[in-house]
Amino acid sequence: MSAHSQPLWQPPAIAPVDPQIAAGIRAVIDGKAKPPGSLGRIEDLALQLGMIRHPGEPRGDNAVLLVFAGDHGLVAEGVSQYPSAVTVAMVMTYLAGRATANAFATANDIDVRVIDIGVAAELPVHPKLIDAKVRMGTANAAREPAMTAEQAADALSRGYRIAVGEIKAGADIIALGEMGIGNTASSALVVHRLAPAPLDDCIGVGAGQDDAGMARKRATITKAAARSDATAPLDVLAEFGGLEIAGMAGAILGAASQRRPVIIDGFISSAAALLAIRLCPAARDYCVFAHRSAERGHDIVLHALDAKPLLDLGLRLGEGTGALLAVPLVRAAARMLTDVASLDDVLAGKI
Ligand SMILES: Cc1cc2ncn([C@H]3O[C@H](COP(=O)(O)O)[C@@H](O)[C@H]3O)c2cc1C
Ligand SMILES: O=C(O)c1cccnc1
Repeated sequence: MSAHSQPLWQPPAIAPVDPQIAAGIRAVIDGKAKPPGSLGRIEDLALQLGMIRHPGEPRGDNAVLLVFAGDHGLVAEGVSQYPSAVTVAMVMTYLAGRATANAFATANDIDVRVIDIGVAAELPVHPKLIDAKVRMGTANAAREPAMTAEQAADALSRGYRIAVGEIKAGADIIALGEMGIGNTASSALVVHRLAPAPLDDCIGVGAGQDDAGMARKRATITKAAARSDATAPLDVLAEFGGLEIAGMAGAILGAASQRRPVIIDGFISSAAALLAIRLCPAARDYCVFAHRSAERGHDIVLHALDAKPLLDLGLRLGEGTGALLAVPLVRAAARMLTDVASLDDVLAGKI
């Protein structure tokens, strides 16, 4: 970079939560009309939400799922059991309201937005589709960088702006999801470099790979890793992708910048959280980890981020399905903090 050029991407100003307020909020939770500690991890969640919104109060009525969709050039090497055409087919299914993400969102009264950040096909104009396309899928990262540094910065900024826009329009909770055939391969590379962790430990079956497919996936990912020794977060993103991982990372930073909780889904969303937190460590305070995915490698990310997920249901779908299932817990924790009487008031007959 020359002395006069601007960096491609400036980390946004994100304030960590104030550790000084923790004891006060914990005392409020302990003083509620219940034995201290009797709500277990919901109390920890309420503390996190209270700290995020301080000096305001946590709210959970308006939750929005952002599903970032993008394609992966690595799919040409056979890393997935499925072709890239499934990405666009699933995007159309979200728009029709017929995917699992829609069912879980409807069951829990959560809005869904679908974002084309890099699907390798032209998509029709649709009222529920946000067009944020950076490029038509990534390049094949086994042979060349998945995207340019400018495109990586652009995808991050787009995700950031979308989350900020949703919060300015009234969202209290951002939940994250993704659709992108091949994205467990990119996520494995991102986690390998940013956790960091041995490459092989980060590779799992994704949407379902047989033994031959796993051998292909491992060989391809190993070839991609050998092509670049990048370890800086933005370089890792540009080298290995993907666009939806960048969009989710940007959205995490957007939610954190507005002091709103952001619910992280499974392996791929967690790879995005790892990226966001390596870019802006204070973003960690705003992340709620929804569930422990069955995908190999997820535990590595959770451990690297010192995260204890709320649920452990053996899910390995993505789309934000685990994040959607965690929204009622986040809402309940917020309500507990704002609505439950103190034991003192109960015993004094004030209720
Ligand atoms: C029909 C279908 C729906 C999905 N919804 C999410 N994924 C999940 O699988 C993909 C990642 O797995 P891999 O890296 O092995 O391709 C992502 O799109 C993820 O969201 C799906 C996968 C399929 C096949
Ligand atoms: O944990 C996930 O998000 C996941 C795992 C496998 C396939 N798709 C998504």
